[in-house]
Amino acid sequence: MGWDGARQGPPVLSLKAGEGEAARRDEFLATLRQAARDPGAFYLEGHGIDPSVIDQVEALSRRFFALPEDEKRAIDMVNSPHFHGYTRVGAELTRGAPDWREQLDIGSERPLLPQGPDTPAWARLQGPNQWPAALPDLRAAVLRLQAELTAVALALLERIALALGERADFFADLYEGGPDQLLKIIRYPGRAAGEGDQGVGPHKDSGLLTFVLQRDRGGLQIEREGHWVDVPPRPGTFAVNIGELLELATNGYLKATVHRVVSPPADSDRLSIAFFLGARLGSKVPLLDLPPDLAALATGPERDPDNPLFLDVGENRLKGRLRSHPDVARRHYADLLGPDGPS
Ligand SMILES: O=C(O)CCC(=O)C(=O)O
Ligand SMILES: [Fe+2]
Repeated sequence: MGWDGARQGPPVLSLKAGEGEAARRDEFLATLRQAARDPGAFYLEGHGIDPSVIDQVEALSRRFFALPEDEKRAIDMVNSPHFHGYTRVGAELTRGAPDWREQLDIGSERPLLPQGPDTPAWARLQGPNQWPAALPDLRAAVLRLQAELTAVALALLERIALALGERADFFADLYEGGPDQLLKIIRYPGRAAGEGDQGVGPHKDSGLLTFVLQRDRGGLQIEREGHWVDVPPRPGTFAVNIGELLELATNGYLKATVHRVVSPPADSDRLSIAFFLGARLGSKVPLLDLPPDLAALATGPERDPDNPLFLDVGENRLKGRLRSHPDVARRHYADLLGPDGPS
């Protein structure tokens, strides 16, 4: 049976329900499998992250976006071959069209990887973050939230493996030694009617799982059967969606969720925190051996000539970043670009 919730929004799952006695756990796994396949998005509660950890990052995010433009531009993403740092409104593209949001991308805080003539280009993605000098508290607060979200997302990934008939540690090679992850704090400025409404255009996320923390203002929508379904804020939960690496690993049994954000009205804005669980750069996406009833529904990942998918995690990640941030691509990856920019 498919999902029939277009009116009330995506289902709500509690991570705690996956822990209890066997019958309850099996029921949770069945619900999780269903929600992850259709609609490919759900609210997650019972995750155990203290609201004060999120509140603190939210308050600091507000202060970050209120800084003078030159302080934000001092840590512009264009400085960073790792695609870490600040993106001003309109500088990011989704399917070639500018997104109306400003954001700070904070990746895994790791040292540079050694570079040599045979080093793959994706190795340049790893490296330190850029932090705003005027807000020294941001670093510890964000890194704490990032670490807690990583733990929750990995716990959920283990449940997804179980729900698909594999061992809980099926994906371990993708995260042992530290998965690749990214936390973005984002502000969507309001826009008047007629000004356009692309907060962020329709897209799939390139990783395994995405968690979106929304507060009071909605705007996030998922696509289902050609219609946009609202995913309004729901206190105490994250909105979870499925990324392209899970579409690949399940041979399309799960589909990466197409989603977008509609700009808020003029004289308002919307703040969100998005967390992307990716896989370790240098790993390869493993293919699940699905039980026959599920395998019959796995019709292959979607083939999109504008968005080819690669089993090689680093290559997949770099492709997405180059397309979204052409200014960073030109500055730091000119050696990879054809005459028309990233392909
Ligand atoms: O801000 C949101 O609600 C979602 C953001 C998003 O989809 C993204 O950054 O990939
Ligand atoms: Fe997204």
